[in-house]
Amino acid sequence: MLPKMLRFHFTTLKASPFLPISKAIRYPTRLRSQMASFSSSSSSTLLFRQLFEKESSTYTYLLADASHPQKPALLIDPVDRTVDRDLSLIEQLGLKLVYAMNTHVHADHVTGTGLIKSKVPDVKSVISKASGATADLYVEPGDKVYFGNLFLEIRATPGHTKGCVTYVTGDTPGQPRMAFTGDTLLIRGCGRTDFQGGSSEQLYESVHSQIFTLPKNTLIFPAHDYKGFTVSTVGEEMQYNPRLTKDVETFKNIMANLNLSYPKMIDVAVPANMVCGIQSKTS
Ligand SMILES: N[C@@H](CCC(=O)N[C@@H](CSS)C(=O)NCC(=O)O)C(=O)O
Ligand SMILES: [Fe+2]
Repeated sequence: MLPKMLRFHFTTLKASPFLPISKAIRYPTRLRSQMASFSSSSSSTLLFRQLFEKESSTYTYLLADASHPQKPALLIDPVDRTVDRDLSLIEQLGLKLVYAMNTHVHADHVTGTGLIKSKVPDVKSVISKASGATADLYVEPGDKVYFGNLFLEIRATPGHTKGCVTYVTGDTPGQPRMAFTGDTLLIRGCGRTDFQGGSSEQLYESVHSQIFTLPKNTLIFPAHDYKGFTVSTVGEEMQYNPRLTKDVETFKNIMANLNLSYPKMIDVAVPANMVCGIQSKTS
């Protein structure tokens, strides 16, 4: 039997009907009308899955509004090698994939967004404007990406790369929020800052101002885990993260002495991910 918290994540979450809109994602006109057809209802049910790609230790997240008639869904940080697995799960669950999103331009694997678009042409790729990468839609801090009646709020969390963002679920009474932190905040760690416009000072500021200010029960879902963890919370990382609990100068010193080797795929992955993955048609 899984612990209560994990059982909870792999079932469904009830969401609030109230969806405050400050600044919606910048949809082209055609997309805006498509989104409008996702009618609002009195409550929404979030379907959530955490998927794993073992060669790069990457987590891909599937989220959908399961109570919406069209069951609109999105993927965060899909990997090219596991696109077929993810698309077949989406089909089995009867979901309509709307967005394939990245938290940043990955250096260790090729994103699945290009392949997904080849296989499901209606899907729109999403990345931050600050990343400088090409995608169908660009997000900026404060934007909200809607899928059905649910949404993800965009927080800018540069430092691992200059365009890193964290996607945060809406505030639902009685439910913890979920933060998809990419490589900015890993469980008991954080992303390296030695390439792609990285800055340890900026990463420290991003985590402290944009993630550690979320409620302490906010669930942390990173893009990678190398130690066998699956989920953490803001409160847990504020207490036990061995890097980010330190003062900024100590943190910068830790980051300057990680001595990690460059990701094996960096020379292939970064150019491919700057155009949101391999765009060629496949069967
Ligand atoms: N060995 C792997 C790359 C491992 C690595 O550098 N991971 C990155 C995230 S992917 S850009 C990282 O930030 N790690 C931080 C850490 O403390 O491990 C490979 O060759 O692909
Ligand atoms: Fe990364």
